[in-house]
Amino acid sequence: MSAYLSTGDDDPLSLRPPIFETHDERTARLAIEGRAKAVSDGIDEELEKARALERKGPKAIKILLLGQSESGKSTTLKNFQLMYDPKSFRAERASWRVVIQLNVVQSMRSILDAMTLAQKHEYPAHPSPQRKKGSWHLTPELLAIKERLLPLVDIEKTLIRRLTTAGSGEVEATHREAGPDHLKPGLKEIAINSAIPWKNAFNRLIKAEERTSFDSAEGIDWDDPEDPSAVLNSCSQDMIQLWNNPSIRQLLVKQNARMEDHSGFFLDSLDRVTAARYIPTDDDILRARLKTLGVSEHRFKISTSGSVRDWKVYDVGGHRSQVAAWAPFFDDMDAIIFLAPISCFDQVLEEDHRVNRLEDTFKLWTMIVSNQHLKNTNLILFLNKIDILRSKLASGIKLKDYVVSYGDRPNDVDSTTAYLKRKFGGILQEKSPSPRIFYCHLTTVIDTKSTKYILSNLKDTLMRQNLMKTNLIA
Ligand SMILES: Nc1nc2c(ncn2[C@@H]2O[C@H](COP(=O)(O)OP(=O)(O)OP(=O)(O)O)[C@@H](O)[C@H]2O)c(=O)[nH]1
Ligand SMILES: [Mg+2]
Repeated sequence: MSAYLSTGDDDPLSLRPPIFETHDERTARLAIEGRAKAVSDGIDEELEKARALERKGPKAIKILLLGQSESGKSTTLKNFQLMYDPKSFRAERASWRVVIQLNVVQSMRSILDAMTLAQKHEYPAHPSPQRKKGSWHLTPELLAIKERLLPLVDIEKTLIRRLTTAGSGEVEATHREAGPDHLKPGLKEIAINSAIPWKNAFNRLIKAEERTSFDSAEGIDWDDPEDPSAVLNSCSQDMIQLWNNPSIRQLLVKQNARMEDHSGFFLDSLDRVTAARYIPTDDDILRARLKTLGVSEHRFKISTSGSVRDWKVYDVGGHRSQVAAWAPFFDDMDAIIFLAPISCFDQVLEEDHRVNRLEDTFKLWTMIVSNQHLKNTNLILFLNKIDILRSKLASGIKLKDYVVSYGDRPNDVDSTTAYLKRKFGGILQEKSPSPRIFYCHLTTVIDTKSTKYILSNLKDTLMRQNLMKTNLIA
């Protein structure tokens, strides 16, 4: 910075000394200019010192979240936000309300599509004694409900439009299936570029004068004419009846559509989330599903034993098309949290139905642990979605049917997780360019309480390590 006005000829801003100037005037002018220059130089010096201090000072601790799509990266980030920036986490309720409404509508769409398939292919929706064994039909009552729920299709379009406008049109529509491949009814999954502050778009849902009370029910503009809550509310009883109908449940089982394992599952809370004045709870926000595109950086100020440090957490999109975008973020990370959603052992990738999701996770893990650029980075493995794993195993789905090497070991949570943990650990040991500690946790990241405990321990470990590193270097 230069506050001093130079008199050099080549400076277009230069001030020339007055032509007629007495000796005393000249002396006074030079004295003023001298003082101005001293002040200017002083400021320059201070700025340079501050810059140097910043360069030398403690660097932010950086965490990268990695894993395949739907592994729980963004949900882990939400836990960080809830712990270390709860105010802004809660300020986003109005935005998540829209996402949750879309999640509900899309789950219902899956059920309606399953019914359509049953109609087309005479899929079993209700055992009928009149028909030959194994042949079912949809009762007139169920068909009437289906008819009455047709407005949900329009609501879905409205919600998608609202979200895509908010995300500046950076939207990817992928297909999610509710049944077997050959009967696949396409469902659009919405992805928003996380670099775009899409949540701001929903601030118009919040009345300006109430911006300070984001956390209260009064924060949402209930009179918004575009808000689809009224339609959702009027469909509520039909949705509940459909979801709780035993024939429909059987139909979904028959079509291999375990709705409760789907991302953004709110069907067991329909009464609450379709209430006219519904406000998402913290848990709802953690359950809400919105696919990530791109990379976003989130900053936190985190303190441990009196000292405050800057943290940067990076959330990336895990869809296969996004994986190439991870590499530039490999340098300079203090830790990578790798999410392996092990409940997915019986599922295939949304983007490639020939690939088993657990196999894909092992491949990604191998790629990360063997990467030379990451050889000094702490790797923390989250074996995630343990709650879904538990209910799957309890329902009789067997790990050995998908992981042949599992053999005849017991099909319970303890044995399966111990086995998978050993497999991930073995890959680390074998493929890591240099020996390193295997940090591994069993997680259900929609459970804020247990996740908080794990993330606090992680914070302490990283702070301690970082301090030691800084002291060694100093
Ligand atoms: N039941 C259950 N659901 C989970 C768990 N972890 C994440 N989810 C849900 O799974 C869905 C996907 O999680 P995300 O955090 O969006 O996944 P992601 O890894 O960010 O996915 P991409 O953005 O596509 O890369 C969300 O609806 C979450 O609420 C878990 O441990 N248990
Ligand atoms: Mg995500």
